[in-house]
Amino acid sequence: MTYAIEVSNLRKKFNQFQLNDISFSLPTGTIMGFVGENGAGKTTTIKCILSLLKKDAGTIKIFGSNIKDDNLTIKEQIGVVFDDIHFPETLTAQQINKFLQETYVNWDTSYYFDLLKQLKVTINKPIKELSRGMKMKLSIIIALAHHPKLLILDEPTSGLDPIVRDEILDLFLEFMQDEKHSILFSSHITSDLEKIADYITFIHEGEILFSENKDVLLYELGIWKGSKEQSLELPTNAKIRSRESAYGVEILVKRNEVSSAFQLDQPTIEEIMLFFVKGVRV
Ligand SMILES: Nc1ncnc2c1ncn2[C@@H]1O[C@H](COP(=O)(O)OP(=O)(O)OP(=O)(O)O)[C@@H](O)[C@H]1O
Repeated sequence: MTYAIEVSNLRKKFNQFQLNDISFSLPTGTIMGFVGENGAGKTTTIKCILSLLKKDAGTIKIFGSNIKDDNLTIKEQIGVVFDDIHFPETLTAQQINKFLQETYVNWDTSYYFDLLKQLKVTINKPIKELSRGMKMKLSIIIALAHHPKLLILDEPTSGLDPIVRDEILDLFLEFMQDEKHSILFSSHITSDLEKIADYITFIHEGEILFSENKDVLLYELGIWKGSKEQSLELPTNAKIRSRESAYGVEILVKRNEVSSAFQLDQPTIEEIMLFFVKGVRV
């Protein structure tokens, strides 16, 4: 298997916060959802991956090579989207084209204008007059128009309505038609990740709690609900995390360790996250 991104034992310390030995890998040809609460360390990790922040320790490889500030060949192959557009607000989409033509070797003007048309983004209004949805669409189109192999997206769908989010997710799926393409996608909107992600990496207080294939997570885990007394009948090695509920307890379990006599519900990514953050180890 080849990897678009390999992060090993990454550390970055601020006064009040640190990334603590972060490790995960994004296989080529897949989409990874990077989830965690506000302040968990998603943006800091992404900035370290992109060398926008200097790491304290660890290694980061992109397409198998260490990325350095001057490594333009690698940077040309990455499309980046942060949750806000980083262009002067007085520019129009049309003017941005002129500027980016000069910046990227592979900039594709006709693809850029095709995408703007496809997503109905106004080309002759200054950015400051565009809605949040339009600005995000423009950011994503800019990231795509130089034909990157890897997209790194920090909250690309936050604050957008379901229709715009759906259009954007479709665009990502279109990008993934090429099997050499990969996406790292940070989001709070776990339903978006459930739709498109192949892997889920969950960061909590600067530590990775799990980085796992989404189907393995969703189909190999189950939620058991019942009273505390009944829960004692569950095999100990099946139990992962437990939470008290209005009706007794809810326990996140490994399905293959539990007999079919126990009724289990299918968890969502959000429920799994809540078990890890709010639940206790059992
Ligand atoms: N330059 C900085 N100096 C000091 N602390 C910082 C700096 N950048 C981020 N932090 C702190 O690091 C922690 C993690 O922030 P980060 O932006 O990585 O989280 P996040 O998971 O992306 O959160 P959100 O979902 O809210 O965007 C926060 O407590 C933040 O205040």
